[in-house]
Amino acid sequence: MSRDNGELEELIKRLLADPDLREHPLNFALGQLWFQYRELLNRMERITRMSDAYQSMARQRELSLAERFDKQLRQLEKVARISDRYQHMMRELNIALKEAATHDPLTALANRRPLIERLKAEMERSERLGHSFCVAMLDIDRFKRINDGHGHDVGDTVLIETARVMEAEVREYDLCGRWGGEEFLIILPESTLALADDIVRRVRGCISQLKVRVGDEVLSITVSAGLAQYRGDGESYSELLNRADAALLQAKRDGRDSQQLAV
Ligand SMILES: Nc1nc2c(ncn2[C@@H]2O[C@H](COP(=O)(O)OP(=O)(O)OP(=O)(O)O)[C@@H](O)[C@H]2O)c(=O)[nH]1
Repeated sequence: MSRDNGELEELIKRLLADPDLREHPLNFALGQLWFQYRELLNRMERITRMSDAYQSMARQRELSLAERFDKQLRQLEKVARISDRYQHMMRELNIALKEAATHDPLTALANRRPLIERLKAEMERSERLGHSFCVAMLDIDRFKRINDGHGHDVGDTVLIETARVMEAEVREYDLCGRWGGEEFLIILPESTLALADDIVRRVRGCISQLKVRVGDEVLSITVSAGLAQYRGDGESYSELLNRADAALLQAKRDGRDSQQLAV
């Protein structure tokens, strides 16, 4: 309300309250006008209050919408983070499972499964392309003595070291794995028996150079090996391995630290 309005209102109130002017012909009209003016003023105040309340409600609603949106966004981000972590874990788990299914946990060499798969693939390739391939079965000599004399942990170290040398010495496309116990298998693709014989001799030579220290003692390791070339003509992989095994047995009988070719 402005200052002028305030003064005018005071004047009107005074005029309407003046007993001398009660009978004045304009008094009734002024009274009516004053009444309507007050009504209008009240209505405008109500409308202003409603408008203020509405605006405040709208502001409140906007705020709570923004808050809800923010909250949902934060939840979504959390879910996305959990899902990322979960996927990462699943990937790691998959790799670990695959590794466990295909590798020997002690030496980290291939286990029987990939060895057999590779054998079958090489047999199929050999039948198709006429390329020859060989297998070599290698066995650590007198390994039981190492275990019995120095303990299982030393035996494990010998297995690990032997595997490391073996893998380092074969060609890139050869596959070397742990067949079981102290027995290893090397698959030598694209190899005649004579070439495989040379490679295995070199591998055995390197293993015999290995020095495994146990306290003050240094252990020397030797291995015996039996080699067989794939015959084709429907020979199965187990027949091929049996021939290599028989040759290995012969090498052991011959005094160990040697290798024999299967017939
Ligand atoms: N430390 C250790 N020993 C193993 C493992 N697997 C098998 N062996 C042991 O390897 C030894 C194999 O002994 P044998 O089959 O008698 O052969 P060997 O003493 O090497 O004799 P030859 O093969 O005839 O020279 C056994 O004592 C098994 O317990 C292994 O993962 N770790």
